Amino acid sequence: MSRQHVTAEPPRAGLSVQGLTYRFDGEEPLFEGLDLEVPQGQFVSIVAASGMGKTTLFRLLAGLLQPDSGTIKTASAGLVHQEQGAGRRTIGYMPQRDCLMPWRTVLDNAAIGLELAGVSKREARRRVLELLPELGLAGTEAKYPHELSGGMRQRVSFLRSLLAGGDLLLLDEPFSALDAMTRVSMQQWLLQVWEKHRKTILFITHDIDEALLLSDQVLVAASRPITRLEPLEVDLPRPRDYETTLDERFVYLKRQLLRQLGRIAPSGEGGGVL
Ligand SMILES: Nc1ncnc2c1ncn2[C@@H]1O[C@H](COP(=O)(O)OP(=O)(O)OP(=O)(O)O)[C@@H](O)[C@H]1O
Repeated sequence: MSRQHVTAEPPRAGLSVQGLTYRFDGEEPLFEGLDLEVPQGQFVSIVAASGMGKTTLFRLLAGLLQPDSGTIKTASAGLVHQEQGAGRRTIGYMPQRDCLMPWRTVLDNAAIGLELAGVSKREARRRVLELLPELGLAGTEAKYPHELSGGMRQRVSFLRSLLAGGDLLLLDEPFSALDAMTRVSMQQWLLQVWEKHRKTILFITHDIDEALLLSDQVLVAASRPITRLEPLEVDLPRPRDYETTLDERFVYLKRQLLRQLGRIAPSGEGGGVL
C-alpha cells in the first residue's frame, strides 16, 4: 500500500468504541469513558493484569452485557447494543474454554454458529467441510470432542467463531489451557490462518511473547478503572514465525512493553507471563 493511499483513505474501523462506561451492580467501575479503535483487518492484543476486566470487555463487545453508557460499533453491524440480534451475529466470540458440545461431532460443533445465524444445515456443513483441511482438521468431521487433543478442540472452536464472525473475532486467552509445546504450534497455526483470512481480531493474553508475535498492535491497560488503553505498534515484518521472537526488534519491543506494564507490575519483575 502506498503512503499516498494511506493518507487519502485512513483504514476503516473494524471496531469502534466510544465513551464506554460499565460497572457491575454495587461494584467499583471497570471502564470509564474508554475509547478503542481497531482498524479493519488488524490483529490487536490486549494485555492487562488479572481481574482488570478483559473478559467483561469482550462480553460487552459481543453484546452479552449492556454498557452503562457509550457506543460500540463494528464495520458492518452498526451499534452492537442497540441492534442486538444483528450485532451479535457478526461477532465471533471464542471464550477461554472451548465450550464444544460433547454430543455433537466436529462437523456439527463447527457448524452451529452458522446454523444459529440462520444458515441452512446443509450449507453450514458444506462451509465447515471446505475449511477443515486448511485448519489442520482434515478427516476429523465425524469425531466427538473427547476424541480430540486440546489443540484440536481449540481449532474447532476457532473455526466455529471464524465462520460465525462476519468481520470481528474476539479471542479470549484461547491458548492459556494448552501445554507450552502445543501453545507454540497453535500460535504458528493462528498466524497462518489469520494471514490468509485477515479478519479483524481482538485477542486477550497474559503472555507478552504471544502478544508481540501475533499482533499489529498491543494495547496495555495500566490502571483500574480502565480509562484508556496504551498502544504499542508492533512493526515486525510478516509473515512471522517462532524465529521472529529471536529478532533484535522483537527484543526491543518486548522491553518497551515490559516498561509499559511496569506501571501495573512491581519493578524488576520481568517475566513473560503476567
Ligand atoms: N457477574 C459479575 N458480577 C460481579 N462482578 C463480576 C462479575 N463478573 C466479573 N466480575 C468482577 O469484575 C472484575 C473483572 O472480571 P473479568 O473476568 O472481566 O477480569 P479479567 O481481566 O478477564 O480477569 P482474568 O485475566 O483473571 O480472566 C473482577 O473483579 C471480577 O470479580
